[in-house]
Amino acid sequence: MEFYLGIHERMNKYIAQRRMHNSTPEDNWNRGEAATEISMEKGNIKKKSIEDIFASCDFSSLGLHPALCDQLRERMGFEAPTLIQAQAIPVILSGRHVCLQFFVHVSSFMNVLCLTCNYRLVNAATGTGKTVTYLAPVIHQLQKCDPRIQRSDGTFTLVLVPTHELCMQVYETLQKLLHRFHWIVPGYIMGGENRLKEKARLRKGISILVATPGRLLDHLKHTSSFVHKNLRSIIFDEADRILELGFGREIEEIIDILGSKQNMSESKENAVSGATGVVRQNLLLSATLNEKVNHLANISLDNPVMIGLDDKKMQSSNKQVTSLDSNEVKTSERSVEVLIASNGEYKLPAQLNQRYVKVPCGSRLVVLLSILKNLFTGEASQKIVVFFSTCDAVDFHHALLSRFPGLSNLQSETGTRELFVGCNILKLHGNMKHEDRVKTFNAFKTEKSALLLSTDVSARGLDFPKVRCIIQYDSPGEATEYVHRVGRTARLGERGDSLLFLQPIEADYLRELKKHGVLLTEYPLLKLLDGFPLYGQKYHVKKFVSIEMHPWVLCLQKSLESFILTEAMMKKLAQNAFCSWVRAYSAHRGDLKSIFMVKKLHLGHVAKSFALKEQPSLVGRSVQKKHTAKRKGEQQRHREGGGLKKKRKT
Ligand SMILES: Nc1ncnc2c1ncn2[C@@H]1O[C@H](COP(=O)(O)OP(=O)(O)OP(=O)(O)O)[C@@H](O)[C@H]1O
Repeated sequence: MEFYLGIHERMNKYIAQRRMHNSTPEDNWNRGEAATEISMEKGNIKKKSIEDIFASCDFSSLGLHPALCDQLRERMGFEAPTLIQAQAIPVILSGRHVCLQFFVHVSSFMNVLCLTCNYRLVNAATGTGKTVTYLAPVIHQLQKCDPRIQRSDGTFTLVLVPTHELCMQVYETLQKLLHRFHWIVPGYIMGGENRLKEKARLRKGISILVATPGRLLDHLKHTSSFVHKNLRSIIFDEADRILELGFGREIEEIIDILGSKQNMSESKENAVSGATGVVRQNLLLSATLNEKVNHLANISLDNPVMIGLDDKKMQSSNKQVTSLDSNEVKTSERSVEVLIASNGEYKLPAQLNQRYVKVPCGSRLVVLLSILKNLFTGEASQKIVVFFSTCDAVDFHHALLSRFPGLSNLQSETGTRELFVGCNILKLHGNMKHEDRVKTFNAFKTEKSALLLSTDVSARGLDFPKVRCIIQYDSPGEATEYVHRVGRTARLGERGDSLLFLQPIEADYLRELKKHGVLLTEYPLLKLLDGFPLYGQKYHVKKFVSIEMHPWVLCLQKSLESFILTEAMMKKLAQNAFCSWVRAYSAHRGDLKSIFMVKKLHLGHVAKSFALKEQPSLVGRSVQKKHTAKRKGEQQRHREGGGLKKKRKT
């Protein structure tokens, strides 16, 4: 069956067909949206044709150096560029400043087509190869320099990313792309790494440097041997996320030190031979447009080509912001117009099967565990990501899933002390030690089967291969965040499922998603619960039984609560998680406040969802105090260490 062929096989087949029909490189601009829908044997899943992902030309027809094209094809297995690559690479090669907004809705996209810049533009969905889109042209330009660039020339290109994980990921792609260009040296610097080792690497020279903003600024200020006088381009990847995480001040200082778009003289004067006369080219990639991103674009880009948005609107909203370093992410009316005017729709992979499950608050934990058990029983080897709203929630659920043996009756049936959800369980969040984050990141990349529990630190840009299912246990907030999270599966034509947990009181969130063309079908929860054996038998529950009163739910809940009581450490984790969950719930912004209303929550039921029996107010008060003290202590330590303050931990 075609669906089960690997993406590269399907792509090669498609390209061969296109070649037989003698298609020209220009065809990819003109191809209609005629997606072939392939009916699936199982579940009638409709799959978007690879025509909507890949262009029908070669990388070489985009103007890239033959050795780079060979590298893309032979070492990386990329037979053809994706649509976004085919459309953006020639623009970037032209040397213009570029602002690339992804997930734009169709009507913005149509606006862009009307612009006078003569570029046909594309709406880039998640997982469509944006990293190669900006790295390949950069490498092409650097390999052209004659004489060759040398390490002593320092850094030519800077890629700024929001998180450690994205830093490592971009660096890995860079390493692969540079395989045939040994004289162009890739490198990375990021928070948590050894500063002295980084200094040594910078002293030797790094041609293309991937960095997180805080650590980059640190080296710009304190590493005198860091040569950046030849800098040609700055790339802001996931710019909106960088600013959301509170790096606005660092970005402004970085631009001040390195010179913005207007300040080209230094680059020109000091350019190495062969690079003379080359002006700065900055690129900005962002999923959303709020005032801060507009401002960043304004100070870092010069007459940019806008890919995926209407630049007139963007310029008009530029005027409203004076600083990137404000805690509040304001979205001006004009920016909103850019993003969601005309009931704009987000572009999601067509082969992504999106569902929601409506669960009463007190039964959430039981339902999560039941769904995970069902998924891993059905297919032992698979990768699943579950998103939570806070680091504490990740810690609690990770500890619980790593220890909870399940119902004692079930154990005696098998005679073994297995875990309730038997799989490799990993966790990732911003409060973990850097080394542990790196370990998890690499493990989840390479494992064939694993369950990753994570905050939104994994939501953006991370490319974990073969993730089968995304579960949003805590709701994402903005619809864009929903799109980012589900974007970790169904990448580049692969199959994928997503499941969104909602409480009945939050059902209006579906309407919010619908506004953006995101439609979900309901998950058959009762059917799943009825399927669980209890005391060795299958329950046939009458239809009118509610989720809360379902015998399986009652039994598993009781078992979970007893388990938490027996382990003091688990109880503490549950209490911390409860408190931070309520805080996160009350932090929803704007329109979402009317959907996720803290005052509508029954805190006793929230406590149940952390397997707690105690009165939530008592739990909340005692733990909240400790939390405040802990947070103050952390902030103090950051200040003393000269580290970054006010950064959001995700
Ligand atoms: N032309 C291509 N052919 C085949 N695979 C490709 C091609 N370009 C990129 N890829 C692969 O596609 C995957 C997704 O790429 P990448 O992570 O850059 O996507 P993205 O659009 O930045 O994702 P996100 O929207 O999540 O940030 C990666 O595994 C990458 O190696």
